Amino acid sequence: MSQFTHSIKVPTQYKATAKILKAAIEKQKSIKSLIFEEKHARVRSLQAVLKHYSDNRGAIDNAIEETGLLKENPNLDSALAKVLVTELIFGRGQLNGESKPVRTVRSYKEKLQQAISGSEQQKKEPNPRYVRINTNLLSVADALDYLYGEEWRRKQLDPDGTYADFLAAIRELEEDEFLMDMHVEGVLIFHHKWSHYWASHEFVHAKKFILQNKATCLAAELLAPPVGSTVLDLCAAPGMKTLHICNVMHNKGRIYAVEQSKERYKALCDITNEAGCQIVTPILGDALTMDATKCPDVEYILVDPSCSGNGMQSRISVCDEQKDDKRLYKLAGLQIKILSHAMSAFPNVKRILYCTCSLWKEENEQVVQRCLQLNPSFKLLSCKKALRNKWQNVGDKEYVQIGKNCLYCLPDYDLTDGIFLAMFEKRPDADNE
Ligand SMILES: C[S@@+](CC[C@H](N)C(=O)[O-])C[C@H]1O[C@@H](n2cnc3c(N)ncnc32)[C@H](O)[C@@H]1O
Repeated sequence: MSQFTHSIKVPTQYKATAKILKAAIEKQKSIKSLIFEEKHARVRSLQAVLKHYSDNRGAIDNAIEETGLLKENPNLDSALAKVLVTELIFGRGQLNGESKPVRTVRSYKEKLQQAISGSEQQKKEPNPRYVRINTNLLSVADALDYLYGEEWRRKQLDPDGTYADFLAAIRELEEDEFLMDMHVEGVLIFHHKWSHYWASHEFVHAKKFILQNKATCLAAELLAPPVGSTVLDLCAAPGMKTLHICNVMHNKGRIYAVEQSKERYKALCDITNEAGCQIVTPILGDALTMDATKCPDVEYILVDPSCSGNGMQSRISVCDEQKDDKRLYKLAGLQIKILSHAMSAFPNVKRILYCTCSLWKEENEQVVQRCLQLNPSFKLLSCKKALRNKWQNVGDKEYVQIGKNCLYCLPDYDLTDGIFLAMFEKRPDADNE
C-alpha cells in the first residue's frame, strides 16, 4: 500500500477569512463589501475574526514578527497566519483540524502569547455597551425595576463627581453592574462582555431598549427641543436620533423626518413606528428641497448628513486608513449645502445641531466655519458649557471662536464612538439686520 497521505485541507472558514483579509490589505477594499460579496455561510464568524484582528492589529502583527512565525515557515501564507493567530489568541482560543498551517500556528501558541503579553500593544479593551431606554414604550423607573429584578446592580456615582471620575467608574465596571450615564437621561452602560447578550435581548427586539452609542445620543441632548416644539431632522434614516428627539419631547409636538434614500426611508418608517413615535412625519425627499411651506413652523433642526464615518467603532479596518481628500472634499461640499440650507430656509428656526461620525476637520470645523461665513445671522453655542463643563475634548482651537465651542467624542478617551457636534443659535437681532 502506498505510504502517501493526501495533505489535510485548511478549513474553508479560515481560507475564506484569509482571502478577505488579503484583498482588504492589498487592494485597500472595504471589509464590509468584501464580506457582503462572500458566499460563505458563516459570515458572522468571518466578521468576528476580522473585528478581533482590526482591534488588535498592532499586537498580532508584532507577535508574528517577534516569534519568527512567517520567517521560519516561508510557505505559510501571511494573511492565513494572521487569521489563525487571531482566532487562537483573541478569538475562540483553539483552531479546528490538523492541516499543516493550523498545526504550525498551534505549535507557536505559547511564544505568541508571551509576545503579546510582553508587548506594549496589548489587547484593546472594547468600549462598553450602551443601551438607551425608549421612554415612548418603557419608563426609566420600570426599566430600572426590570434590571433589579434580573439582579443587575446599579453602580452609584457621586453627584459632585467629575467627568474623569465617571470615566474611571466605566473602566472599573463589574460584570453584574450597570451605570446611568452622567449626560444623557435614560442611557444605561454595561460591561462590553454583555454586548451580544443585549443585541439579542427581547427588550431590544421590542424596541423598549435601543442599542445606541452614548456619543450619538448627545445630538438630541444638546438640541434639547422643548415638549410640544416643532423639529426638523434633515437626514433622518435609520431614525435613531429621530426617536431620541421624540423621547426628549415626551412624544408631544411635531418632528419632520426627511430621508432621500428609498430603502433607508422605509427603515426610518418601520423603526419610528415600532418604537411608538406618535409625532414623527417621515418625508421621502431631498433635504435641499425642504422649506417652510413643506415643513411649517420649524424651530429646531438636526443636520446629521452622510459623512466618511471614520469615527464609528463598529467599523473593521485592517490597514492604516488613507485619507481620501477627493472623497472628503465631495462630502464636505454636501454637508455645507445641507447645513447652510437649514440656516436659510426656515425663518422660525432657533437652534441647529450639526453632527458627524467623522474625526476629519474637513467635515467638521471647516464645515462649521464656512456655514458661519455664509450665514452670519447664526452663532455657535458652547457644547461643553451645555454639558455643565463636564467634558474634555473640544474642536481644534486654531479655528478661532469655533474649535472651543464644538465637541468631539473620542473613542479612546470618552469610551464612545468618534463623533463631532456643533450647536448653532440664531442671533436674537438677526431678523432686524
Ligand atoms: C449619517 S446618516 C443619518 C443617521 C440618522 N440621523 C440616525 O441617527 O439614525 C445620513 C443619512 O442622510 C441621508 N441623506 C444624505 N443626503 C441627503 C439629502 N440631501 N436629503 C435627505 N437625506 C439625505 C442618507 O441617505 C443617510 O440615510
